[in-house]
Amino acid sequence: MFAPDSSKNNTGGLTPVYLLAGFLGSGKTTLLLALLERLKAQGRKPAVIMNELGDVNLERQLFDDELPMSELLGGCICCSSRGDLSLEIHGLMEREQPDIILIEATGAANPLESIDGITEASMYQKVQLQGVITVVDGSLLLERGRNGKGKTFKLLLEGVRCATLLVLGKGDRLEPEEKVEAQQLLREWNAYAPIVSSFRGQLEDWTPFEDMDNGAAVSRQHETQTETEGQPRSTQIQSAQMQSVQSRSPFNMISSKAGQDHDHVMAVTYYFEGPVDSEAFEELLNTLPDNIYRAKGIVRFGDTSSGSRFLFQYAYKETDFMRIEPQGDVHDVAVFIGEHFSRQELVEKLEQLKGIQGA
Ligand SMILES: Nc1nc2c(ncn2[C@@H]2O[C@H](COP(=O)(O)OP(=O)(O)OP(=O)(O)O)[C@@H](O)[C@H]2O)c(=O)[nH]1
Repeated sequence: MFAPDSSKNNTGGLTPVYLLAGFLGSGKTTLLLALLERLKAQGRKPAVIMNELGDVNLERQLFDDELPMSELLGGCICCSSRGDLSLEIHGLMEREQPDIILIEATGAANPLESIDGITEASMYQKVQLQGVITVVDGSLLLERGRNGKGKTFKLLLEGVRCATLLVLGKGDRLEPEEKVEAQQLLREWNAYAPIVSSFRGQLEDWTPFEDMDNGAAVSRQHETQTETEGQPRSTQIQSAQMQSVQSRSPFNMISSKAGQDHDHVMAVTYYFEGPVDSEAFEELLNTLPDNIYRAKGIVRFGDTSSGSRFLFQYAYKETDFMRIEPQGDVHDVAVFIGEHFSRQELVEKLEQLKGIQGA
């Protein structure tokens, strides 16, 4: 998938672009970091575009300072910043001349619309959409997949349908039989894309990435579906993706309603005025309502050694804290993402942290 020299792969000297899709908190950034390590070891020059629903890219801290990165904040590629994606690609190509571009969409993005943005860029830059890697949280897939309805289900389904490679993440949270069930469901939804399991970004099998060194997955998936001669290849990919969604999907309206499927998802960004008490903060996370399924941010704890700051992650009731030393001027801030939750109630709870001992 990631050929050491793009001039030698079948992109014909065009810079390959990969879209990382997958529902909120599924493990896209974790995989992206692992992919970047791999590319670094191969001596490649990647650039990254990150799209976040919140107003800040909290995960910038996790990436190498030297990595060329551009950020689309405060909305989805597929709606509010839709037109911006192709501009960002254009800008990165002009400034950095990367030999590969990885785009992480927000977990609430419609992949078809992101694909649209990439193909638009390929009209005026030498870039080519080379793959859509969809990361799936196994537990969420089973929970929502069995249920078979709802907007989250539709977003999940759409992400899976568009994929040229499916990464079944968080395998550690699945029983062996559940893993088989999840793989079967993925296969039902997408008959073509290779499926690999991952644990915290480490793939059980990296072969699909090697197999795809020459763009094989994309061509393999599409050569049977599109015979459109004389069109830019990226346009073929896009139309094939659309066709594949429409022809295999019992939910044809998904593609026609592109951009509307995640209107229910909302994000609240909160800036802390000072340190908070670690236990009270953990308690707040542990008691978040079910409809807030994702949160992340940078906090400072008043009851731990002075000046310690933590990047916290919360996804579907699991919480992680990582001690960090932010570079530059970074606020203490948290972003909460979910569906139809009360902004006011959440902010009130956060405000209450101010008065708690230890903070
Ligand atoms: N148990 C478990 N947790 C994981 C795994 N991979 C990632 N996580 C955790 O899941 C949370 C979300 O991971 P991210 O990589 O930030 O997910 P994301 O898809 O980029 O999230 P958004 O950008 O908010 O959509 C973090 O706390 C990760 O540490 C895994 O294989 N197993």
